[in-house]
Amino acid sequence: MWRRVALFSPMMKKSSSSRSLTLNQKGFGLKVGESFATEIINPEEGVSPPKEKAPFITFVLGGPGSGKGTQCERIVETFGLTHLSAGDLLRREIAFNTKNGAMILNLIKEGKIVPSEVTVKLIQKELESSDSRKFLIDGFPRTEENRVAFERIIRADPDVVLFFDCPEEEMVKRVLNRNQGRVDDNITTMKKRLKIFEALNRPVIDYYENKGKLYTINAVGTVDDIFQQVLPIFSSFEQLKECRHVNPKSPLGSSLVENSS
Ligand SMILES: Nc1ncnc2c1ncn2[C@@H]1O[C@H](COP(=O)(O)OP(=O)(O)OP(=O)(O)O)[C@@H](O)[C@H]1O
Ligand SMILES: Nc1ccn([C@H]2C[C@H](O)[C@@H](COP(=O)(O)O)O2)c(=O)n1
Ligand SMILES: [Mg+2]
Repeated sequence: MWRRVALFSPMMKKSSSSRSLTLNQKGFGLKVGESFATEIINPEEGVSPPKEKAPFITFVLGGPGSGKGTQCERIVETFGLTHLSAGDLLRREIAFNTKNGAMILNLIKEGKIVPSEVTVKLIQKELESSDSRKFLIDGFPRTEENRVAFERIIRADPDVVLFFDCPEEEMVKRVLNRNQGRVDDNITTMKKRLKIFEALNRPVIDYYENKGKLYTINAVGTVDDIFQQVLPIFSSFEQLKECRHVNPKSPLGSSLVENSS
């Protein structure tokens, strides 16, 4: 685990990456001169500080009911990423009746997309208040506008983009059987959500495919079958091997190093 240490001097050379500056210092609530590092560093001794690592970010995409939330739970259990569901953050605004709550409710009932500024600010708050260094951002970006707003406000790019590819009739079946009391789990809203997914989310999927960041997963089958496709994607990233939440039942089991610090 990364330890927070105070640097001896705030004169320490800043990383040239705006991504790591934004997220490590402002984003993670660090004061000037504070950073993530593995040891105490005295720049006056001429030792160059270790390069700051930006947090590991995964975007989780897929149509309504494709199983994003379900697979995120499995990923969290196995790899210890912090799960941020854009839909859950928006529903929390409705539940707490915040100034945007009524507007969000109306859009969600219609299967429409909430203005990016609102959603990205909610995600930003979560990123900034978390001590985690690895995030699963579920149901985001839903549109090109979402994607561009994230880049502008958070100044970060995802390391991995998962796309759960599921046929429409399967998604409809799952949503209508979900039984969680969601206002958008009805056939009328579902039809609108599917149209919006095709029109607005596809371009985002294509964008990450062209960037070589997209991992497409066949989202038909049992939850376990689908997770078997997800496992090797995350297993290949060094940053995720230091896992704090090892699930003893996980297929990776003890091959993940439990973090004791
Ligand atoms: N592989 C699967 N087979 C059958 N049912 C599944 C599978 N994965 C998830 N489900 C069920 O389908 C429903 C939708 O799954 P989930 O909530 O994970 O989808 P989602 O992609 O997060 O949807 P949304 O975008 O609407 O939030 C849930 O009731 C879930 O239990
Ligand atoms: N980036 C996002 C994510 C979600 N919403 C709205 C519109 C969705 O239909 C609804 C539910 O999201 P889900 O739980 O299915 O991920 O929330 C949005 O406007 N922008
Ligand atoms: Mg979901």
